[in-house]
Amino acid sequence: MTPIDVTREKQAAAQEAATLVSDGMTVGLGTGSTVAFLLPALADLHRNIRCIATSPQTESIARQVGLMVEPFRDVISLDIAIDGADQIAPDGWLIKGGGAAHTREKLVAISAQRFIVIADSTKTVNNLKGPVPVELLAFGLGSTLHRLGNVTLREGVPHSPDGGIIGDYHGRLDDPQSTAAWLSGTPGVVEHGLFPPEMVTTIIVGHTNGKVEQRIITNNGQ
Ligand SMILES: O=C[C@H](O)[C@H](O)[C@H](O)COP(=O)(O)O
Repeated sequence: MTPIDVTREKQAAAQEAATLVSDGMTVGLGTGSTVAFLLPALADLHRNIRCIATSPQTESIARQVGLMVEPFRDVISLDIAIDGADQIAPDGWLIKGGGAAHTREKLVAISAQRFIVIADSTKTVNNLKGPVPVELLAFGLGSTLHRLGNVTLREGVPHSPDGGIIGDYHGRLDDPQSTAAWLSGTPGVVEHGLFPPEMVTTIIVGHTNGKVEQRIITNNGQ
């Protein structure tokens, strides 16, 4: 069996996603190693797009390759957002936030007409497995951690660019909907890394032979 070439798979998915963008669009840029392949592909294909970046890392690379990045402040709606994922379940639930960017990523995804997920084949799983990344408010941190129970704080990337404390929730995940609702309803949780299928338009998975597999998850009301 051919060994998996994760780099080639990421590249293939990113390249395909870049072709879904048209000149004139406002494009949300996710974060991570898969998105790192998307940025030059977008810059090669499109001269006239406006971009919103979900992290300082993405913003810096995007500018280096010549993309026009603007702040996400007065923009109300994006035409498309493209981002990676840590795990992709068969029903379209995602875990994101391995790189601590999930709060901004979720805001960008929910604001986009179409949210495209790009990934290598190792990201597809039969069942989501924890932990779920969480961003927590520093104020009251001890109390929030006590109520959540099973959270470890990150050492590598302890803060989001917005000052939130990054951790990982190790609790139950057999019903992502109820875990997501519980985390969202817990005061002190700024955002968690569970993304529901309703948020996802299309998943593009790259394969080692350079081909991609596209799965439509929802038409986002279009
Ligand atoms: O916080 C990071 C993001 O959610 C990434 O999109 C996710 O971790 C996937 O990253 P990568 O493309 O590097 O696997």
